Amino acid sequence: MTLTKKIIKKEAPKQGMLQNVMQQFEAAAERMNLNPNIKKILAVTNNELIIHFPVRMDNGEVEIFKGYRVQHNNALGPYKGGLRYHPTIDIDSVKALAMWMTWKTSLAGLPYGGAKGGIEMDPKNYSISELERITRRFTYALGDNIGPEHDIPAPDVNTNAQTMAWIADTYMSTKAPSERSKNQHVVTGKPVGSGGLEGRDRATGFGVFLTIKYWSEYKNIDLNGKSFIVQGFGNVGYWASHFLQEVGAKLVGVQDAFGTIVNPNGLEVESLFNYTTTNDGSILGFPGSEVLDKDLFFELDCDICIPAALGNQITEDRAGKIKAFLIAEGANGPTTVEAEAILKERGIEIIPDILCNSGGVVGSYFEWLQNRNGELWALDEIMVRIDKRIKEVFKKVYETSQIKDLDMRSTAYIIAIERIERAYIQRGIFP
Ligand SMILES: NC(=O)C1=CN([C@@H]2O[C@H](COP(=O)(O)OP(=O)(O)OC[C@H]3O[C@@H](n4cnc5c(N)ncnc54)[C@H](OP(=O)(O)O)[C@@H]3O)[C@@H](O)[C@H]2O)C=CC1
Ligand SMILES: O=C(O)CCC(=O)C(=O)O
Repeated sequence: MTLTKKIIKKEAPKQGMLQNVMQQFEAAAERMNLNPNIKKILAVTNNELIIHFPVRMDNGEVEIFKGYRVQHNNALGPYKGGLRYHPTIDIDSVKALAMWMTWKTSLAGLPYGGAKGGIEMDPKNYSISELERITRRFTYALGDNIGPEHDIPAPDVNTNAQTMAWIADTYMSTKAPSERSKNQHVVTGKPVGSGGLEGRDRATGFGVFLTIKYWSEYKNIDLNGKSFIVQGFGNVGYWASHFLQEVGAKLVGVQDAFGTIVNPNGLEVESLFNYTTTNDGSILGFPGSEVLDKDLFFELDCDICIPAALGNQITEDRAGKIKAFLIAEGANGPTTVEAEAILKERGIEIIPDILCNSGGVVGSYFEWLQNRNGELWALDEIMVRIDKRIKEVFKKVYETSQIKDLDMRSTAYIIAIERIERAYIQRGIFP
């Protein structure tokens, strides 16, 4: 089979995420009557770092890479947020993603601010040893712009536990021997065995599932037998599908960077996952499935739609054709502001990204605590703790949205921003 992944990846939109998050922020600020001075602070990023760094490739040539780290706000604690390796990364998209992290950590009640970063590249074009050297050189170039009590990266698109292990190892090696082990929590999402948390791998997808479960409970909807589609079958998309299938929901369509497959009778999640591991990561050709034109993905007949890939996927033209009654945003920024207005009009509800995918950063917080306190937590205990936190935050957002007669995104923004506003005011900076 010929795999045409790169062509599709190049089509992934990269413009507009910053406008999107800014419009969401402006609308929330106006609605909550945000202190104008605090609004000025939150409308901009604290620090933006762009680094060009050289790496020797396997063939002996040197290639220059462009890396980013944007620190949006740290009023509530150290900067926190993932690292993305992707060809569509640019400064504006990283700024947007950093801003979303600030709202997400605040909403989840964590002692963190927001940041994001990454490298502009397609990791599929590099060998494992090249990826290791690229990651280590990037970490070295970042230097003390990251740190366990200052700015703590984590996995995002095309980065994983291995990437985090290389970062931790490189960062720790720059410290005096007696200080090294105190710096393990410079990143979260590490492999279990190198300071990683049992369950961090599934934490984001688990959180996506939990928010769908709690939403369904409020609506008296039984998830057993409900159909769902997932865009992106990576860390978030796979684990969300895994937990939904466990309660009897049926995966009927999947899209990854290679293309789209469907089966109205259901695609078995574990078999599909195992298939991708033997098929260059691609879902195409999965037995029993049919290939669908990628532009028709969001029009598929289903009850729940889970975007779990890149930003700006649910656009104005797609919003009018969506059949699902619920959109659960596993990805960051998958729905444009214009599309959201159409969905609202059509009565399609959205569990917003800063709530829906917050299980990941909640898991990261537990890993950070585990490292800081020299503890080792068991998987069962961790899953219960993530569930408890997501349940509390979901309840707060959902019930407040009912009282205020607002959608969940606007409500989540107001709760998140109010917490930051309160912190600034308590410090006496802004009367
Ligand atoms: N990892 C985490 O803990 C968290 C992630 N998120 C967000 O979730 C989303 C997914 O992240 P994650 O699962 O970690 O990333 P992964 O790299 O594990 O998976 C990304 C998935 O998206 C697919 N994809 C990439 N480009 C396209 C495209 N143009 N069309 C359709 N599918 C595409 C990839 O396909 P292929 O495999 O073929 O490349 C892959 O299946 C991102 O928006 C991320 O910011 C949010 C919170 C936490
Ligand atoms: O786990 C984390 O620190 C952040 C993960 C992330 O990048 C996100 O939630 O978007």
